[in-house]
Amino acid sequence: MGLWFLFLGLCIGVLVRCIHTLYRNYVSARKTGLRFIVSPITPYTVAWQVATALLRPVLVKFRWFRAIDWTCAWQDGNSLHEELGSCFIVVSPGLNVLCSSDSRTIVNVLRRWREFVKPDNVNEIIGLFGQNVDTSNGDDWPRHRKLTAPCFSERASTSVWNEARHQTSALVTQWLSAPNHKINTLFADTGTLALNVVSAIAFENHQTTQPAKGHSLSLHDALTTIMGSSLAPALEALPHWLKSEKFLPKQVTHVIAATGEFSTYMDALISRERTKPAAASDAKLNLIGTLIRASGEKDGEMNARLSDEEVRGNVFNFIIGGLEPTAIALSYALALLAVHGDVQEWVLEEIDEVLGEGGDSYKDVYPRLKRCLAVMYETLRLFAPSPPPPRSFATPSSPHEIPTSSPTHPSLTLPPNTQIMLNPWSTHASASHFSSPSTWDPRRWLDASGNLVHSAGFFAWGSGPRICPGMKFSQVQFCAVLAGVLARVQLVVGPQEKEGILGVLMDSGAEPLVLKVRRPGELWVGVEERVRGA
Ligand code: HEM
Repeated sequence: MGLWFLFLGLCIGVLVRCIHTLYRNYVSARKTGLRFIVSPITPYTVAWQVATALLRPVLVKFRWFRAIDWTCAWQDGNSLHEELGSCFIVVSPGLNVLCSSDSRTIVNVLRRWREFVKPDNVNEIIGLFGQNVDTSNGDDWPRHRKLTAPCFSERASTSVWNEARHQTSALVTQWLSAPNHKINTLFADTGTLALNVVSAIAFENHQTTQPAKGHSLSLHDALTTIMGSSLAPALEALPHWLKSEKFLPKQVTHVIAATGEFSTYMDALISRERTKPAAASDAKLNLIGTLIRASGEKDGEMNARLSDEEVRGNVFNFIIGGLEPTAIALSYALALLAVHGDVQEWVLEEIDEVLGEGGDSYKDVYPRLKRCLAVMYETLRLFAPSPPPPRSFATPSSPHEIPTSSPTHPSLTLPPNTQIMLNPWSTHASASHFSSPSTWDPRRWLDASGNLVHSAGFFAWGSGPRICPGMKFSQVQFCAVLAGVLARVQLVVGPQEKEGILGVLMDSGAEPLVLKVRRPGELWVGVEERVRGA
């Protein structure tokens, strides 16, 4: 009986505390003058994750959930912001979240990287193998950014181009031998292609689909298992003895095994690179070698070394950063081109002209593939794979002032302990930045002279000092693959199948991290060999 009273007392205590902090957060949200909605659960906590896993079908009916949940935020486009304003607040017991689709606010917050930092309660998977450029903040961030910069040189872009062209040629040959010339493996195939490209660059290892000696999983399987599970960071924190327990469910032990396998692959590669002669020329260095070489250099002003763990963390980040978004963007683009035959012809005109002149080098061909790049921009506008960049205050206890584009609220004072969710999915779907925003039309990205136009409302690669360092990488890879595919095959879907394909594309979700279609196997596309000169 006594224990029950104690338990009841505890529950009442927690409830009273929750109501008190909720009220306090509500009062501070009201003072901003912004519209707000109230969430009974604190976002980005374990309670939020558990509730999402168990009660998703019920929770999606509530606006407070839809505002924070990435899948809902993508599905809603600009509609919630149209209703509540380009900035609004989700009030919860643990913290307030400012949701913003305001381009001025987004640019300003992303520029002030010392004040608005990446919170460690979101995207935990990115730091799974060690601190890296994406997860670091404060003085650590410039060190990581500087030491990883040589990985994104023009030499690296040339390697990406060559490897992507090579891999695409093999992929198209495989597609052309598919029964009835129809494939439903777009997402899987572009994923494997991107992994092969990134492994060739990162590890000089073209064979990623077979387990290496002493491994039970291939690098490909280890990575895709880790990337497909939101549990990986929590499982990594388990004590060692528990990880090997037989009673754990099979899916759990598989994720634990994949994490261990990936670490072992990385450690072997790092020690191989560390023992390579220092005289190895820069041209021969792979990504790990480049990182090790850069981090070994002396720097007068700051400690410029990356530890082995940080090298591992950065390599993992480059792989998931490099692999998934680029592959996903390609799959969406190829499916959309199959549906929009007229756009495919428009892009092909360019490819025929550029490749028809005989060259195939990065330097000669890539800069001229403007229409291919326009396809990438337009696909990322509507299907940007990266989730909304989150930010929190470096000094949580003080208020912060930020500008907005609203004539009635040109500047906002955010109360202490506010987290920020910048929502480019909403900006990308806003009629104030893009005419007919729901129409997929790559032509909008080129001006009359065929040059790429820039939009103040486009943030697929982020913005400011922490803008994606792999942007050029992904553009080069995207254009190399697109040109390689369309030069050899025509992507076709019958008139009756178009709605079905668009339905599959619109049934996408960002769980656990990046946006992708939920039913990739239903994406059937015809691949017909092009007859040259036809
Ligand atoms: C279509 C492809 C890609 C998209 C849409 C994309 C998107 C993004 C976005 C939106 C950010 C900013 C996140 C934030 O500010 O919180 C980012 C950062 C980052 N991306 Fe990418 N990315 C792509 C490709 C790549 C590639 C190919 C690599 C590496 C090989 C890469 C590595 C990184 C890294 C290291 C960061 C963190 C930068 C920092 O915090 O300083 N990304 N990316």
